[in-house]
Amino acid sequence: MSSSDLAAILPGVIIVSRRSLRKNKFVDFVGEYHLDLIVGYGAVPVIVPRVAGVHTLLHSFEPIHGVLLCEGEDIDPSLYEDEETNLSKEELEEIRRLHASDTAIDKEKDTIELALAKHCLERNIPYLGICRGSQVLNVACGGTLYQDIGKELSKNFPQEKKVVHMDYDNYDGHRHDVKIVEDTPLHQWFEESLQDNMEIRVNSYHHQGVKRLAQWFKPMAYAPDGLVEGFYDPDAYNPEEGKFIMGLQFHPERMRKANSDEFDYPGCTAAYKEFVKAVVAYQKKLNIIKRVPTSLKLDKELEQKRNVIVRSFSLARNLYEGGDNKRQLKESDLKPGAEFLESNIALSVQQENRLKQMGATVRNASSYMERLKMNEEREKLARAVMGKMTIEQLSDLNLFYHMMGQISSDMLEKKQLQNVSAIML
Ligand SMILES: N[C@@H](CCC(=O)NCCCC(=O)O)C(=O)O
Repeated sequence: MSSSDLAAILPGVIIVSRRSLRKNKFVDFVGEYHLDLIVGYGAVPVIVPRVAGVHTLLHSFEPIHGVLLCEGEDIDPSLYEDEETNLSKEELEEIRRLHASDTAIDKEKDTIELALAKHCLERNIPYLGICRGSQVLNVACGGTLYQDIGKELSKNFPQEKKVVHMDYDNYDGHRHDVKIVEDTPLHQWFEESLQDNMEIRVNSYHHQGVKRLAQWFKPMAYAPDGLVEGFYDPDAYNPEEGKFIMGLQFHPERMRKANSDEFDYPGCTAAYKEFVKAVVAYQKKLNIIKRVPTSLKLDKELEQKRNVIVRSFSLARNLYEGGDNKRQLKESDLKPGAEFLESNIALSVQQENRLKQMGATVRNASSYMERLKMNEEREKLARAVMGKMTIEQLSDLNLFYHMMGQISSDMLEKKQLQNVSAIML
């Protein structure tokens, strides 16, 4: 097999770059350890540059088989805080002085990464968030962050109880304890290194962290000050089946012995290994689903029907765009398209708008417009009601729909796979 064949079959993992200043100009970068591990376990890292406007082009990176988000600046607090911060002006200034490179917010990166995280959650695409990537995941699901751990979480702790989460004087050498939660993937990965106290020592390069963990996540590890150091979605965890949604506040890819590439623990690479396993399985599922239409053989009668509907849509689109005016159109030419539309109920507002743009509503426009209006009114009503709900109520609702989305996409997948098996038999 040639290397170009291999490239065509390997799954793609999206990673967003970070902007940095080098010799008076901006450059984009991604830490090499992440890239090495992704390639090493059998996927291809696809770097999305954080240049202005890229968030509008994310569909061009499809098919996306996995998303790995890693380090970066602080997330814009307006994306998770709906109240004014309790921090004083002086405290905020001190935070900016202490953590200058983190506090320079990058709104473009925020937009790109939140869009990618939500995309993964909606489509069950494997997601691994390291450090900032875990913070992005929590915010995407309605969780919140400490704007500064030192000023908010550990402010009132006695000195000996404070955990150092950022040590600029011993940047890569610094470690602190974390307690691993039983029966979680982290427990499984680090099992052979764990003593009775269930602790390992992890690195730490952050001054923010999870404040309120989004409801559908389960914590996997805690620092001694109570900070959540790892979490995952237990309903979306099964690497063999392409399911993996996880955030780690520490950097297992970087936990290596001084001046060596040797990892601190054998479990350090497991997050990447299992993530890529899920990515590979996800790609397989996607390919099976994509193959269904091509393996479906339409009989002659169905094929004729399909052609009539396609022609009807094409005539309607032409009419709408003002082209092909010379020809006299008959209503019967447009009827099959309109009937097809009517029989396909429950279109979303966006889908309906799109079809409207295509001129597919030429016939029976009034009933169609009524439906469109009703959907718009429903959306308006839902927005008004939800606007009055508390954060907790919205989180509950979000959790409920996430669960329903998960169940329906599992069922859909099962049925599609059953269809494939039926066709192949
Ligand atoms: N700004 C956030 C996230 C910090 C982060 O991603 N750190 C990773 C390592 C950065 C590096 O070594 O360059 C926070 O401070 O919490």
